[in-house]
Amino acid sequence: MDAESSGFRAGFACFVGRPNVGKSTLMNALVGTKVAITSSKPQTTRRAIRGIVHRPDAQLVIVDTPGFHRPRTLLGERLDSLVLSTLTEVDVIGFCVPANEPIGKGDRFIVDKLAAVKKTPVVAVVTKCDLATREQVAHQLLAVSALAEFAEIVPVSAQGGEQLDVLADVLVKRLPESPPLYAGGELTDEPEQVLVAELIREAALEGVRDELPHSIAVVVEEMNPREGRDDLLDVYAHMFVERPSQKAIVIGPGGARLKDVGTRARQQIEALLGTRVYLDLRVKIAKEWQRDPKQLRRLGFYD
Ligand SMILES: Nc1nc2c(ncn2[C@@H]2O[C@H](COP(=O)(O)OP(=O)(O)OP(=O)(O)O)[C@@H](O)[C@H]2O)c(=O)[nH]1
Repeated sequence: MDAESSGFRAGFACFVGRPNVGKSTLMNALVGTKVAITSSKPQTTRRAIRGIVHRPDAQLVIVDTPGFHRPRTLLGERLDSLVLSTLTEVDVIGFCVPANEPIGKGDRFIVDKLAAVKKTPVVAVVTKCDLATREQVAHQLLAVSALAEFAEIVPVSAQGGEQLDVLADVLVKRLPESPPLYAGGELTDEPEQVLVAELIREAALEGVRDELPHSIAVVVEEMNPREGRDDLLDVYAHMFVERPSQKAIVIGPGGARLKDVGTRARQQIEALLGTRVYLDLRVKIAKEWQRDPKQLRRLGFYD
């Protein structure tokens, strides 16, 4: 029996929603391993990272997109066009709204954008249900159903692991019948170098405030096994900030902060790659990189 006639389904889903509503956490919980970075800072996610859910009956490839927001900078505009092109290419969209916050302008802004992507079914996902009472969840489900016509509405808690199977079923139902798109066991097709850069950025975001999170970009310049050793990987990375004052903050007194970021990032990279890592992390200034097309390209944000 081939995959067509066996009813196997495979395809793409993506989650959209305001910054910080739990999209990356949800994807990680569905995939079951850490592939997209999460943090309590809004707009952590900048790249479309795929996680793959393997089931006996289906393969669900999840594209993690940056949150929609009103573009203020060139980076913002580029992110928004990335989101729109992603939405037209997937088989189903998960629109995320947290259970514990009222629906606001930001959510409506996204619903309006989704209306333009008519072909793709939209499933509403009420996230973070562990942070709300049953009444609040019930109220939110009603409020969401009044927002627009959704294919279905599913309440979940990524952190509590609740209703994740139900959500996966609902998403899989919308995938076309198709043989698997990726080999079994693969969890993500993001190049390792990008994942490593994201882990460093995650460590750097810990404890920084205000506009600084948006000014930090990380590029892994080189990643090679140490010569003559098969148990040690040398990673050379640059962390970019926009101004000298920011450089001083991320380095910290006597380099203490940077050292701490390096240690935490190294532990995460070692856990991801299963090898010991030597991390060489340098801070550089890329003046106003968020507004400069040349710098954006260099940092991996393409048109
Ligand atoms: N209690 C609880 N917290 C959650 C849950 N899901 C996400 N969070 C927290 O919410 C914050 C934001 O989660 P992310 O997954 O980074 O959110 P995001 O929507 O991907 O954010 P952006 O990348 O900024 O768009 C993090 O601090 C998460 O730990 C959940 O189910 N329960």
